Amino acid sequence: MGIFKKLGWFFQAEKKRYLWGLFFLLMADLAGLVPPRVIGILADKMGAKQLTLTTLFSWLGFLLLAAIVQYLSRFGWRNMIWGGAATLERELRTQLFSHFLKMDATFFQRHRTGDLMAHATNDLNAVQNVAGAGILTFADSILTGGTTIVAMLIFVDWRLTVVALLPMPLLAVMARVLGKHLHSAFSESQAAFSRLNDKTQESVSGVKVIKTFGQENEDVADFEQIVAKTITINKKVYRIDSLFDPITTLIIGLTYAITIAYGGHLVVTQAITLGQLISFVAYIGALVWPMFAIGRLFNVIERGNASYDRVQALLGERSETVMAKTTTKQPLHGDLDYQVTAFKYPDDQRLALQNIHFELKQGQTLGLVGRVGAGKTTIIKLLLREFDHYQGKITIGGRDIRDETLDSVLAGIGYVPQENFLFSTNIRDNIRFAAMTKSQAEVEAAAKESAIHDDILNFSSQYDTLVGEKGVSLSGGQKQRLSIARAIMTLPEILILDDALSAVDAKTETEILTDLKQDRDHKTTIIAAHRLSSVANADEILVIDDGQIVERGNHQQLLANDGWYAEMWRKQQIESQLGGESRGPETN
Ligand SMILES: Nc1ncnc2c1ncn2[C@@H]1O[C@H](COP(=O)(O)OP(=O)(O)OP(=O)(O)O)[C@@H](O)[C@H]1O
Repeated sequence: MGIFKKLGWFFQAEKKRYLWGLFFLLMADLAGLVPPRVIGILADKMGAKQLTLTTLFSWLGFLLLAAIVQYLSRFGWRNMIWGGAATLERELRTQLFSHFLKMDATFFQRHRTGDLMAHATNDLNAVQNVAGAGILTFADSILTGGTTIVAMLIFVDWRLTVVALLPMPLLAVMARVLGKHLHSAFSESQAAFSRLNDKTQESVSGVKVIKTFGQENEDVADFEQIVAKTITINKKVYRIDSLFDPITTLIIGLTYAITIAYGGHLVVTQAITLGQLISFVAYIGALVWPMFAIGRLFNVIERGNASYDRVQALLGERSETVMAKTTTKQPLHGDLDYQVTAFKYPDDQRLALQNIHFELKQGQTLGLVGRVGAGKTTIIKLLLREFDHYQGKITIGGRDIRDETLDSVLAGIGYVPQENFLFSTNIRDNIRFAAMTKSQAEVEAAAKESAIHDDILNFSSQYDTLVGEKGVSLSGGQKQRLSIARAIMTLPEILILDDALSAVDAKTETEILTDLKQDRDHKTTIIAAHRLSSVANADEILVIDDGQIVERGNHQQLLANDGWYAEMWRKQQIESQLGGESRGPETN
Protein backbone atom coordinates (compact mmCIF):
# COMPACT_ATOMS: atom_id res chain seq x y z
CA MET A 1 0.00 0.00 0.00
CA GLY A 2 3.10 2.21 0.30
CA ILE A 3 2.65 3.26 -3.31
CA PHE A 4 -0.51 5.23 -2.43
CA LYS A 5 1.60 7.22 0.04
CA LYS A 6 4.38 7.68 -2.49
CA LEU A 7 1.84 8.98 -5.00
CA GLY A 8 0.28 11.20 -2.32
CA TRP A 9 1.53 14.36 -4.09
CA PHE A 10 -0.47 13.38 -7.14
CA PHE A 11 -3.67 12.37 -5.34
CA GLN A 12 -3.45 15.62 -3.39
CA ALA A 13 -3.21 17.63 -6.60
CA GLU A 14 -6.08 15.67 -8.18
CA LYS A 15 -8.14 15.49 -4.97
CA LYS A 16 -11.35 16.82 -6.52
CA ARG A 17 -11.31 14.37 -9.38
CA TYR A 18 -10.71 11.39 -7.11
CA LEU A 19 -13.36 12.48 -4.58
CA TRP A 20 -15.92 12.67 -7.38
CA GLY A 21 -14.74 9.29 -8.60
CA LEU A 22 -15.20 7.78 -5.14
CA PHE A 23 -18.61 9.40 -4.81
CA PHE A 24 -19.79 7.83 -8.07
CA LEU A 25 -18.27 4.54 -7.02
CA LEU A 26 -20.21 4.66 -3.74
CA MET A 27 -23.43 5.43 -5.62
CA ALA A 28 -22.84 2.47 -7.93
CA ASP A 29 -22.18 0.20 -4.96
CA LEU A 30 -25.25 1.37 -3.05
CA ALA A 31 -27.38 0.76 -6.12
CA GLY A 32 -25.78 -2.69 -6.34
CA LEU A 33 -27.18 -3.56 -2.88
CA VAL A 34 -30.76 -3.25 -4.08
CA PRO A 35 -31.17 -6.45 -6.17
CA PRO A 36 -30.27 -9.00 -3.40
CA ARG A 37 -32.62 -7.24 -0.97
CA VAL A 38 -35.46 -7.09 -3.51
CA ILE A 39 -34.98 -10.78 -4.37
CA GLY A 40 -35.21 -11.66 -0.64
CA ILE A 41 -38.37 -9.59 -0.15
CA LEU A 42 -40.00 -11.07 -3.26
CA ALA A 43 -39.07 -14.60 -2.10
CA ASP A 44 -40.66 -13.99 1.30
CA LYS A 45 -43.81 -12.55 -0.30
CA MET A 46 -44.00 -15.51 -2.65
CA GLY A 47 -43.59 -17.91 0.32
CA ALA A 48 -46.36 -16.13 2.18
CA LYS A 49 -48.46 -16.10 -1.04
CA GLN A 50 -48.77 -12.31 -0.74
CA LEU A 51 -47.21 -11.40 -4.09
CA THR A 52 -49.62 -9.36 -6.20
CA LEU A 53 -48.96 -8.07 -9.71
CA THR A 54 -48.88 -4.47 -8.42
CA THR A 55 -46.22 -5.23 -5.75
CA LEU A 56 -44.20 -7.24 -8.27
CA PHE A 57 -44.15 -4.35 -10.79
CA SER A 58 -43.40 -1.71 -8.18
CA TRP A 59 -40.37 -3.73 -7.00
CA LEU A 60 -39.31 -4.26 -10.62
CA GLY A 61 -39.58 -0.49 -11.13
CA PHE A 62 -37.33 -0.02 -8.11
CA LEU A 63 -34.82 -2.46 -9.64
CA LEU A 64 -34.90 -0.48 -12.91
CA LEU A 65 -34.20 2.74 -11.03
CA ALA A 66 -31.25 1.11 -9.24
CA ALA A 67 -29.94 -0.09 -12.63
CA ILE A 68 -30.10 3.46 -14.06
CA VAL A 69 -28.29 4.91 -11.02
CA GLN A 70 -25.64 2.21 -11.39
CA TYR A 71 -25.22 2.90 -15.11
CA LEU A 72 -24.77 6.66 -14.62
CA SER A 73 -22.47 6.23 -11.62
CA ARG A 74 -20.25 3.80 -13.51
CA PHE A 75 -19.96 6.30 -16.33
CA GLY A 76 -19.00 8.93 -13.75
CA TRP A 77 -16.29 6.96 -11.93
CA ARG A 78 -14.75 5.64 -15.11
CA ASN A 79 -14.36 9.17 -16.41
CA MET A 80 -12.92 10.46 -13.17
CA ILE A 81 -10.59 7.62 -12.21
CA TRP A 82 -9.29 6.60 -15.65
CA GLY A 83 -8.90 10.29 -16.44
CA GLY A 84 -6.76 10.60 -13.29
CA ALA A 85 -4.57 7.72 -14.44
CA ALA A 86 -4.06 9.42 -17.81
CA THR A 87 -3.10 12.66 -16.04
CA LEU A 88 -0.51 10.84 -13.91
CA GLU A 89 0.88 9.17 -17.01
CA ARG A 90 1.27 12.55 -18.74
CA GLU A 91 2.87 14.06 -15.64
CA LEU A 92 5.42 11.28 -15.14
CA ARG A 93 6.22 10.97 -18.84
CA THR A 94 6.94 14.68 -19.07
CA GLN A 95 9.07 14.58 -15.90
CA LEU A 96 11.08 11.63 -17.17
CA PHE A 97 11.54 12.96 -20.69
CA SER A 98 12.64 16.42 -19.48
CA HIS A 99 14.98 14.66 -17.07
CA PHE A 100 16.58 12.64 -19.88
CA LEU A 101 17.17 15.82 -21.87
CA LYS A 102 18.79 17.53 -18.87
CA MET A 103 21.22 14.73 -18.11
CA ASP A 104 24.88 14.71 -19.03
CA ALA A 105 27.05 12.23 -20.89
CA THR A 106 27.86 10.28 -17.69
CA PHE A 107 24.19 9.44 -17.20
CA PHE A 108 23.86 8.12 -20.73
CA GLN A 109 27.06 6.18 -20.30
CA ARG A 110 25.56 4.51 -17.20
CA HIS A 111 22.10 3.78 -18.62
CA ARG A 112 21.68 2.17 -21.95
CA THR A 113 18.96 3.18 -24.41
CA GLY A 114 16.91 0.01 -23.93
CA ASP A 115 16.93 0.47 -20.16
CA LEU A 116 15.75 4.08 -20.45
CA MET A 117 13.06 2.99 -22.90
CA ALA A 118 11.88 0.33 -20.43
CA HIS A 119 11.55 2.98 -17.72
CA ALA A 120 9.61 5.25 -20.05
CA THR A 121 7.20 2.52 -21.18
CA ASN A 122 6.77 -0.53 -18.98
CA ASP A 123 7.50 1.16 -15.64
CA LEU A 124 5.35 4.19 -16.30
CA ASN A 125 2.45 1.96 -17.41
CA ALA A 126 2.73 0.04 -14.15
CA VAL A 127 2.64 3.26 -12.09
CA GLN A 128 -0.21 4.67 -14.14
CA ASN A 129 -2.14 1.48 -13.44
CA VAL A 130 -1.99 2.25 -9.72
CA ALA A 131 -3.79 5.56 -10.25
CA GLY A 132 -6.43 3.84 -12.40
CA ALA A 133 -7.09 0.14 -11.81
CA GLY A 134 -5.33 0.28 -8.42
CA ILE A 135 -7.41 3.06 -6.93
CA LEU A 136 -10.56 1.65 -8.45
CA THR A 137 -10.00 -1.86 -7.12
CA PHE A 138 -8.92 -0.59 -3.74
CA ALA A 139 -11.85 1.79 -3.28
CA ASP A 140 -14.39 -0.49 -4.89
CA SER A 141 -13.44 -3.54 -2.86
CA ILE A 142 -13.65 -1.49 0.35
CA LEU A 143 -16.91 0.20 -0.66
CA THR A 144 -18.59 -2.92 -2.07
CA GLY A 145 -17.29 -5.01 0.81
CA GLY A 146 -18.22 -2.39 3.44
CA THR A 147 -21.70 -1.60 2.14
CA THR A 148 -22.46 -5.31 1.63
CA ILE A 149 -21.43 -6.13 5.19
CA VAL A 150 -23.52 -3.22 6.52
CA ALA A 151 -26.51 -4.48 4.47
CA MET A 152 -25.99 -8.00 5.91
CA LEU A 153 -26.02 -6.55 9.42
CA ILE A 154 -29.09 -4.37 8.85
CA PHE A 155 -31.25 -6.53 6.61
CA VAL A 156 -30.35 -10.02 7.84
CA ASP A 157 -28.72 -10.81 11.17
CA TRP A 158 -25.60 -9.61 12.98
CA ARG A 159 -24.74 -13.04 14.41
CA LEU A 160 -24.84 -14.68 10.97
CA THR A 161 -22.73 -11.81 9.57
CA VAL A 162 -20.04 -12.11 12.23
CA VAL A 163 -19.84 -15.90 12.02
CA ALA A 164 -19.87 -16.00 8.20
CA LEU A 165 -17.05 -13.46 8.00
CA LEU A 166 -14.76 -15.31 10.44
CA PRO A 167 -12.43 -16.62 7.65
CA MET A 168 -11.86 -13.05 6.34
CA PRO A 169 -8.72 -12.17 8.40
CA LEU A 170 -6.98 -15.01 6.55
CA LEU A 171 -7.29 -12.83 3.45
CA ALA A 172 -5.31 -10.01 5.10
CA VAL A 173 -2.60 -12.43 6.27
CA MET A 174 -2.29 -13.89 2.77
CA ALA A 175 -2.16 -10.44 1.17
CA ARG A 176 0.63 -9.34 3.49
CA VAL A 177 2.82 -12.41 3.07
CA LEU A 178 2.41 -12.77 -0.69
CA GLY A 179 2.59 -8.98 -1.24
CA LYS A 180 6.14 -8.86 0.14
CA HIS A 181 7.31 -11.63 -2.17
CA LEU A 182 5.54 -10.02 -5.10
CA HIS A 183 7.35 -6.70 -4.61
CA SER A 184 10.83 -8.17 -4.87
CA ALA A 185 9.78 -10.47 -7.72
CA PHE A 186 8.40 -7.50 -9.65
CA SER A 187 11.59 -5.49 -9.14
CA GLU A 188 13.57 -8.37 -10.63
CA SER A 189 11.05 -8.76 -13.43
CA GLN A 190 11.19 -5.08 -14.44
CA ALA A 191 14.99 -5.13 -14.40
CA ALA A 192 14.91 -8.24 -16.60
CA PHE A 193 12.60 -6.44 -18.99
CA SER A 194 15.11 -3.58 -19.18
CA ARG A 195 17.88 -6.02 -20.14
CA LEU A 196 15.66 -7.59 -22.78
CA ASN A 197 14.86 -4.15 -24.16
CA ASP A 198 18.55 -3.28 -24.26
CA LYS A 199 19.37 -6.40 -26.18
CA THR A 200 16.53 -5.90 -28.67
CA GLN A 201 17.47 -2.27 -29.24
CA GLU A 202 21.13 -3.10 -29.73
CA SER A 203 20.46 -5.99 -32.11
CA VAL A 204 18.00 -4.01 -34.21
CA SER A 205 20.37 -1.01 -34.43
CA GLY A 206 23.28 -3.27 -35.22
CA VAL A 207 21.46 -5.62 -37.56
CA LYS A 208 23.61 -4.67 -40.56
CA VAL A 209 26.82 -5.44 -38.69
CA ILE A 210 25.39 -8.69 -37.31
CA LYS A 211 24.44 -9.84 -40.81
CA THR A 212 27.64 -8.67 -42.44
CA PHE A 213 29.66 -10.71 -39.99
CA GLY A 214 27.30 -13.69 -40.22
CA GLN A 215 26.54 -13.51 -36.49
CA GLU A 216 22.77 -14.07 -36.74
CA ASN A 217 22.81 -17.46 -35.00
CA GLU A 218 25.08 -16.22 -32.22
CA ASP A 219 22.91 -13.16 -31.71
CA VAL A 220 19.74 -15.26 -31.64
CA ALA A 221 21.37 -17.59 -29.09
CA ASP A 222 22.36 -14.58 -27.00
CA PHE A 223 18.84 -13.23 -27.25
CA GLU A 224 17.30 -16.58 -26.31
CA GLN A 225 19.47 -16.71 -23.22
CA ILE A 226 18.23 -13.30 -22.07
CA VAL A 227 14.62 -14.25 -22.92
CA ALA A 228 14.99 -17.49 -20.96
CA LYS A 229 16.26 -15.58 -17.91
CA THR A 230 13.41 -13.07 -18.20
CA ILE A 231 10.86 -15.86 -18.46
CA THR A 232 12.28 -17.64 -15.41
CA ILE A 233 11.92 -14.43 -13.39
CA ASN A 234 8.41 -13.78 -14.75
CA LYS A 235 7.38 -17.35 -13.92
CA LYS A 236 8.30 -16.62 -10.32
CA VAL A 237 5.95 -13.63 -10.41
CA TYR A 238 3.15 -15.74 -11.89
CA ARG A 239 3.71 -18.46 -9.29
CA ILE A 240 3.31 -16.02 -6.40
CA ASP A 241 0.46 -14.26 -8.16
CA SER A 242 -1.38 -17.50 -8.83
CA LEU A 243 -1.42 -18.35 -5.11
CA PHE A 244 -3.89 -15.52 -4.48
CA ASP A 245 -6.88 -16.99 -6.33
CA PRO A 246 -6.90 -20.54 -4.85
CA ILE A 247 -6.56 -19.18 -1.31
CA THR A 248 -9.35 -16.67 -1.96
CA THR A 249 -11.57 -19.46 -3.39
CA LEU A 250 -10.92 -21.48 -0.24
CA ILE A 251 -11.91 -18.58 2.01
CA ILE A 252 -15.07 -17.94 -0.03
CA GLY A 253 -15.96 -21.67 0.13
CA LEU A 254 -15.55 -21.61 3.90
CA THR A 255 -17.80 -18.53 4.15
CA TYR A 256 -20.53 -20.25 2.08
CA ALA A 257 -20.29 -23.43 4.18
CA ILE A 258 -20.61 -21.47 7.44
CA THR A 259 -23.52 -19.45 6.01
CA ILE A 260 -25.47 -22.52 4.93
CA ALA A 261 -24.83 -24.38 8.22
CA TYR A 262 -25.36 -21.53 10.66
CA GLY A 263 -27.92 -19.65 8.49
CA GLY A 264 -29.92 -22.88 8.07
CA HIS A 265 -29.94 -23.29 11.84
CA LEU A 266 -31.19 -19.69 12.26
CA VAL A 267 -34.01 -20.30 9.72
CA VAL A 268 -35.03 -23.54 11.49
CA THR A 269 -35.05 -21.76 14.86
CA GLN A 270 -37.02 -18.97 13.13
CA ALA A 271 -34.45 -16.34 14.09
CA ILE A 272 -34.42 -15.25 10.42
CA THR A 273 -36.74 -15.95 7.48
CA LEU A 274 -35.84 -18.07 4.44
CA GLY A 275 -35.99 -14.85 2.32
CA GLN A 276 -33.37 -13.27 4.58
CA LEU A 277 -31.09 -16.28 4.17
CA ILE A 278 -31.53 -16.04 0.38
CA SER A 279 -30.61 -12.32 0.57
CA PHE A 280 -27.60 -13.20 2.73
CA VAL A 281 -26.35 -15.78 0.23
CA ALA A 282 -26.77 -13.19 -2.55
CA TYR A 283 -24.77 -10.69 -0.43
CA ILE A 284 -21.98 -13.26 -0.02
CA GLY A 285 -22.06 -13.52 -3.82
CA ALA A 286 -21.57 -9.75 -3.93
CA LEU A 287 -18.52 -10.16 -1.67
CA VAL A 288 -16.83 -12.60 -4.04
CA TRP A 289 -15.65 -9.86 -6.40
CA PRO A 290 -14.05 -7.66 -3.72
CA MET A 291 -12.25 -10.70 -2.32
CA PHE A 292 -10.75 -11.68 -5.66
CA ALA A 293 -10.08 -8.01 -6.33
CA ILE A 294 -7.70 -7.91 -3.37
CA GLY A 295 -5.46 -10.45 -5.13
CA ARG A 296 -5.53 -8.38 -8.34
CA LEU A 297 -4.99 -5.23 -6.29
CA PHE A 298 -1.76 -6.56 -4.84
CA ASN A 299 -0.55 -7.37 -8.30
CA VAL A 300 -1.22 -3.84 -9.54
CA ILE A 301 0.10 -2.19 -6.38
CA GLU A 302 3.32 -4.15 -6.02
CA ARG A 303 4.11 -3.90 -9.72
CA GLY A 304 3.46 -0.14 -9.56
CA ASN A 305 5.48 0.18 -6.36
CA ALA A 306 8.52 -1.58 -7.81
CA SER A 307 8.28 0.49 -11.00
CA TYR A 308 7.79 3.76 -9.13
CA ASP A 309 10.98 3.08 -7.15
CA ARG A 310 12.86 2.43 -10.40
CA VAL A 311 11.54 5.62 -12.01
CA GLN A 312 12.30 7.68 -8.89
CA ALA A 313 15.84 6.30 -8.74
CA LEU A 314 16.34 7.53 -12.30
CA LEU A 315 14.71 10.90 -11.61
CA GLY A 316 16.87 11.22 -8.49
CA GLU A 317 20.07 11.10 -10.50
CA ARG A 318 21.57 14.53 -10.91
CA SER A 319 23.50 15.76 -13.87
CA GLU A 320 27.12 16.33 -12.96
CA THR A 321 27.11 19.49 -15.00
CA VAL A 322 28.15 22.25 -12.61
CA MET A 323 25.32 24.59 -11.60
CA ALA A 324 25.54 27.92 -13.37
CA LYS A 325 26.14 31.10 -11.39
CA THR A 326 24.04 33.09 -13.85
CA THR A 327 20.64 32.55 -15.39
CA THR A 328 21.37 34.21 -18.71
CA LYS A 329 20.89 32.27 -21.90
CA GLN A 330 22.72 34.72 -24.17
CA PRO A 331 25.34 32.96 -26.33
CA LEU A 332 28.93 33.43 -25.15
CA HIS A 333 31.28 35.06 -27.61
CA GLY A 334 34.82 36.30 -27.75
CA ASP A 335 38.26 34.72 -27.47
CA LEU A 336 38.48 31.10 -26.38
CA ASP A 337 40.98 30.30 -23.64
CA TYR A 338 41.32 26.54 -23.10
CA GLN A 339 43.44 25.61 -20.07
CA VAL A 340 42.85 22.01 -19.02
CA THR A 341 45.54 20.39 -16.94
CA ALA A 342 43.89 17.01 -16.39
CA PHE A 343 40.73 15.10 -17.26
CA LYS A 344 39.66 11.49 -16.65
CA TYR A 345 36.48 9.87 -17.94
CA PRO A 346 34.12 8.65 -15.20
CA ASP A 347 35.08 5.18 -13.93
CA ASP A 348 38.38 5.36 -15.80
CA GLN A 349 41.74 5.69 -14.08
CA ARG A 350 43.64 6.82 -17.17
CA LEU A 351 44.18 10.51 -17.87
CA ALA A 352 42.31 11.19 -21.11
CA LEU A 353 43.72 14.74 -21.35
CA GLN A 354 46.84 16.31 -19.84
CA ASN A 355 48.03 19.90 -20.13
CA ILE A 356 45.93 20.99 -23.06
CA HIS A 357 46.52 24.73 -23.21
CA PHE A 358 45.64 26.94 -26.14
CA GLU A 359 44.16 30.33 -26.89
CA LEU A 360 42.05 31.10 -29.90
CA LYS A 361 41.24 34.69 -30.79
CA GLN A 362 37.74 35.34 -32.05
CA GLY A 363 37.71 34.62 -35.79
CA GLN A 364 40.67 32.23 -35.73
CA THR A 365 40.67 28.58 -36.78
CA LEU A 366 42.17 25.75 -34.76
CA GLY A 367 43.11 22.37 -36.18
CA LEU A 368 43.20 19.24 -34.02
CA VAL A 369 44.99 16.26 -35.49
CA GLY A 370 46.52 13.06 -34.23
CA ARG A 371 46.09 9.32 -34.44
CA VAL A 372 42.78 7.58 -33.58
CA GLY A 373 41.95 7.66 -29.91
CA ALA A 374 44.46 10.48 -29.29
CA GLY A 375 41.94 12.71 -27.49
CA LYS A 376 40.71 15.15 -30.16
CA THR A 377 37.01 14.53 -29.52
CA THR A 378 37.62 14.61 -25.76
CA ILE A 379 38.99 18.16 -26.07
CA ILE A 380 35.76 19.11 -27.86
CA LYS A 381 33.53 17.31 -25.32
CA LEU A 382 34.82 19.51 -22.50
CA LEU A 383 34.09 22.62 -24.53
CA LEU A 384 30.55 21.30 -25.09
CA ARG A 385 30.30 20.69 -21.33
CA GLU A 386 29.54 16.99 -21.69
CA PHE A 387 31.82 16.66 -18.66
CA ASP A 388 32.59 19.36 -16.12
CA HIS A 389 34.87 17.51 -13.73
CA TYR A 390 38.24 18.44 -15.28
CA GLN A 391 41.10 20.33 -13.65
CA GLY A 392 41.61 23.72 -15.23
CA LYS A 393 39.43 26.34 -16.79
CA ILE A 394 37.87 27.04 -20.16
CA THR A 395 36.72 30.59 -20.83
CA ILE A 396 34.93 32.21 -23.74
CA GLY A 397 35.16 36.00 -23.84
CA GLY A 398 36.75 35.82 -20.39
CA ARG A 399 33.78 33.96 -18.86
CA ASP A 400 34.32 30.52 -17.33
CA ILE A 401 31.96 28.18 -19.19
CA ARG A 402 31.21 26.32 -15.95
CA ASP A 403 29.83 29.53 -14.43
CA GLU A 404 27.39 30.00 -17.30
CA THR A 405 24.17 28.20 -18.08
CA LEU A 406 24.49 25.24 -20.40
CA ASP A 407 22.10 27.03 -22.76
CA SER A 408 24.32 30.09 -23.07
CA VAL A 409 27.42 27.97 -23.74
CA LEU A 410 25.74 25.74 -26.32
CA ALA A 411 23.79 28.57 -27.97
CA GLY A 412 27.09 29.98 -29.21
CA ILE A 413 28.38 26.67 -30.58
CA GLY A 414 27.56 24.87 -33.81
CA TYR A 415 28.70 21.26 -33.56
CA VAL A 416 29.04 18.66 -36.28
CA PRO A 417 29.76 15.35 -34.51
CA GLN A 418 31.57 12.37 -35.96
CA GLU A 419 28.37 10.36 -35.96
CA ASN A 420 25.66 12.25 -37.76
CA PHE A 421 22.10 11.88 -36.66
CA LEU A 422 19.17 12.65 -38.89
CA PHE A 423 15.66 13.01 -37.54
CA SER A 424 12.71 11.27 -39.19
CA THR A 425 11.50 14.34 -40.99
CA ASN A 426 12.22 16.15 -44.26
CA ILE A 427 15.57 17.57 -45.30
CA ARG A 428 14.49 21.18 -44.76
CA ASP A 429 13.54 20.60 -41.13
CA ASN A 430 16.66 18.57 -40.50
CA ILE A 431 18.75 21.52 -41.65
CA ARG A 432 16.83 24.14 -39.71
CA PHE A 433 16.45 21.86 -36.70
CA ALA A 434 17.79 24.42 -34.23
CA ALA A 435 16.17 27.39 -35.95
CA MET A 436 12.77 26.32 -37.23
CA THR A 437 11.76 29.85 -38.19
CA LYS A 438 14.45 30.13 -40.86
CA SER A 439 13.16 30.60 -44.40
CA GLN A 440 13.65 28.32 -47.40
CA ALA A 441 16.16 30.83 -48.81
CA GLU A 442 18.23 30.69 -45.62
CA VAL A 443 18.09 26.89 -45.58
CA GLU A 444 19.27 26.82 -49.19
CA ALA A 445 22.11 29.23 -48.44
CA ALA A 446 23.36 26.93 -45.66
CA ALA A 447 22.97 23.91 -47.95
CA LYS A 448 24.98 25.63 -50.70
CA GLU A 449 27.72 26.57 -48.28
CA SER A 450 28.03 22.96 -47.18
CA ALA A 451 27.90 21.74 -50.81
CA ILE A 452 24.76 19.61 -50.35
CA HIS A 453 22.28 21.80 -52.27
CA ASP A 454 22.84 20.09 -55.66
CA ASP A 455 22.45 16.63 -54.10
CA ILE A 456 19.16 17.72 -52.50
CA LEU A 457 17.82 18.99 -55.83
CA ASN A 458 18.41 15.51 -57.25
CA PHE A 459 16.10 13.88 -54.67
CA SER A 460 12.55 13.30 -55.90
CA SER A 461 10.95 15.66 -53.37
CA GLN A 462 14.01 17.91 -53.01
CA TYR A 463 13.86 19.75 -49.65
CA ASP A 464 10.66 17.85 -48.77
CA THR A 465 12.39 14.47 -49.06
CA LEU A 466 12.00 12.44 -45.89
CA VAL A 467 15.20 11.23 -44.26
CA GLY A 468 16.00 9.45 -41.01
CA GLU A 469 14.71 6.01 -40.13
CA LYS A 470 11.62 6.20 -42.31
CA GLY A 471 13.09 8.16 -45.21
CA VAL A 472 15.70 7.76 -47.90
CA SER A 473 19.15 6.68 -46.88
CA LEU A 474 21.79 9.30 -47.45
CA SER A 475 25.41 8.48 -48.17
CA GLY A 476 27.95 9.12 -45.41
CA GLY A 477 29.23 12.21 -47.23
CA GLN A 478 25.70 13.57 -47.75
CA LYS A 479 24.90 13.08 -44.07
CA GLN A 480 28.07 14.92 -43.10
CA ARG A 481 27.31 17.87 -45.37
CA LEU A 482 23.70 18.01 -44.15
CA SER A 483 24.98 18.09 -40.57
CA ILE A 484 27.34 20.95 -41.46
CA ALA A 485 24.41 22.86 -42.98
CA ARG A 486 22.46 22.28 -39.75
CA ALA A 487 25.33 23.59 -37.64
CA ILE A 488 25.96 26.75 -39.66
CA MET A 489 22.24 27.56 -39.84
CA THR A 490 22.39 29.13 -36.36
CA LEU A 491 25.39 31.34 -37.30
CA PRO A 492 27.37 30.04 -34.31
CA GLU A 493 30.17 32.01 -32.69
CA ILE A 494 32.21 28.81 -32.58
CA LEU A 495 31.81 26.13 -35.23
CA ILE A 496 33.22 22.70 -34.40
CA LEU A 497 33.74 20.14 -37.14
CA ASP A 498 34.69 16.83 -35.54
CA ASP A 499 36.02 14.70 -38.36
CA ALA A 500 33.05 16.10 -40.28
CA LEU A 501 34.64 16.04 -43.70
CA SER A 502 36.08 12.55 -43.67
CA ALA A 503 33.51 11.15 -46.10
CA VAL A 504 33.60 13.95 -48.67
CA ASP A 505 36.16 14.08 -51.46
CA ALA A 506 39.10 16.46 -51.29
CA LYS A 507 37.67 18.84 -53.91
CA THR A 508 34.35 19.24 -52.07
CA GLU A 509 36.24 19.61 -48.81
CA THR A 510 38.21 22.55 -50.23
CA GLU A 511 34.99 24.16 -51.54
CA ILE A 512 33.29 23.84 -48.15
CA LEU A 513 36.28 25.14 -46.20
CA THR A 514 36.77 28.10 -48.55
CA ASP A 515 33.09 29.04 -48.31
CA LEU A 516 33.14 28.70 -44.52
CA LYS A 517 36.22 30.88 -44.27
CA GLN A 518 34.58 33.63 -46.34
CA ASP A 519 31.29 33.46 -44.55
CA ARG A 520 32.64 33.15 -41.03
CA ASP A 521 35.16 35.91 -41.22
CA HIS A 522 34.96 37.01 -37.57
CA LYS A 523 33.88 33.71 -36.12
CA THR A 524 35.90 30.94 -34.57
CA THR A 525 36.23 27.47 -36.07
CA ILE A 526 37.67 24.26 -34.62
CA ILE A 527 38.36 21.41 -37.00
CA ALA A 528 39.35 17.95 -35.79
CA ALA A 529 40.45 15.81 -38.70
CA HIS A 530 42.47 12.89 -39.92
CA ARG A 531 42.99 14.39 -43.37
CA LEU A 532 45.57 17.10 -42.77
CA SER A 533 44.41 19.17 -45.75
CA SER A 534 41.31 19.99 -43.64
CA VAL A 535 43.43 21.94 -41.17
CA ALA A 536 46.26 23.19 -43.38
CA ASN A 537 44.88 26.74 -43.38
CA ALA A 538 44.23 26.88 -39.65
CA ASP A 539 45.87 29.60 -37.55
CA GLU A 540 47.11 26.99 -35.14
CA ILE A 541 47.26 23.21 -35.36
CA LEU A 542 47.64 20.97 -32.31
CA VAL A 543 48.97 17.47 -32.78
CA ILE A 544 47.50 15.33 -30.02
CA ASP A 545 48.87 12.02 -28.85
CA ASP A 546 47.80 10.10 -25.78
CA GLY A 547 45.78 13.07 -24.50
CA GLN A 548 48.69 15.53 -24.76
CA ILE A 549 49.88 18.15 -27.22
CA VAL A 550 52.99 16.73 -28.87
CA GLU A 551 53.44 19.33 -31.63
CA ARG A 552 51.90 22.73 -32.28
CA GLY A 553 52.15 25.57 -34.80
CA ASN A 554 50.73 26.49 -38.17
CA HIS A 555 51.07 24.27 -41.24
CA GLN A 556 54.41 25.73 -42.34
CA GLN A 557 55.88 25.59 -38.84
CA LEU A 558 54.80 21.98 -38.41
CA LEU A 559 56.29 21.00 -41.76
CA ALA A 560 59.52 22.68 -40.76
CA ASN A 561 59.37 20.84 -37.46
CA ASP A 562 59.63 17.59 -39.42
CA GLY A 563 57.76 15.54 -36.81
CA TRP A 564 54.61 13.37 -36.98
CA TYR A 565 52.67 16.10 -38.83
CA ALA A 566 55.26 16.54 -41.58
CA GLU A 567 55.59 12.79 -42.05
CA MET A 568 51.84 12.33 -42.21
CA TRP A 569 51.45 15.24 -44.61
CA ARG A 570 53.98 13.73 -47.03
CA LYS A 571 52.29 10.33 -46.78
CA GLN A 572 48.86 11.79 -47.45
CA GLN A 573 50.12 13.87 -50.38
CA ILE A 574 51.48 10.71 -52.01
CA GLU A 575 48.19 8.86 -51.30
CA SER A 576 46.11 11.63 -52.82
CA GLN A 577 48.33 11.75 -55.90
CA LEU A 578 47.81 8.02 -56.26
CA GLY A 579 44.05 8.72 -56.36
CA GLY A 580 43.01 7.64 -52.91
CA GLU A 581 42.00 11.09 -51.83
CA SER A 582 38.27 10.59 -52.22
CA ARG A 583 38.05 8.29 -49.19
CA GLY A 584 40.30 10.47 -47.11
CA PRO A 585 43.49 9.01 -45.73
CA GLU A 586 43.66 7.80 -42.15
CA THR A 587 46.22 9.06 -39.68
CA ASN A 588 46.43 5.99 -37.47
N1 LIG B 1 33.06 7.95 -22.64
C1 LIG B 1 34.29 7.48 -22.50
N2 LIG B 1 34.62 6.78 -21.40
C2 LIG B 1 35.89 6.31 -21.25
N3 LIG B 1 36.87 6.49 -22.16
C3 LIG B 1 36.56 7.18 -23.28
C4 LIG B 1 35.27 7.70 -23.51
N4 LIG B 1 35.27 8.33 -24.70
C5 LIG B 1 36.51 8.21 -25.20
N5 LIG B 1 37.29 7.53 -24.34
C6 LIG B 1 38.72 7.23 -24.51
O1 LIG B 1 39.44 8.45 -24.55
C7 LIG B 1 40.48 8.37 -25.49
C8 LIG B 1 40.39 9.55 -26.48
O2 LIG B 1 39.22 9.37 -27.27
P1 LIG B 1 38.76 10.45 -28.33
O3 LIG B 1 37.44 10.04 -28.85
O4 LIG B 1 38.89 11.78 -27.74
O5 LIG B 1 39.87 10.26 -29.45
P2 LIG B 1 39.96 10.94 -30.88
O6 LIG B 1 41.31 11.49 -30.98
O7 LIG B 1 38.82 11.85 -31.11
O8 LIG B 1 39.83 9.64 -31.79
P3 LIG B 1 39.23 9.51 -33.25
O9 LIG B 1 40.15 10.21 -34.15
O10 LIG B 1 39.20 8.05 -33.48
O11 LIG B 1 37.88 10.14 -33.19
C9 LIG B 1 40.41 7.02 -26.14
O12 LIG B 1 41.32 6.17 -25.52
C10 LIG B 1 39.00 6.57 -25.83
O13 LIG B 1 38.94 5.17 -25.71
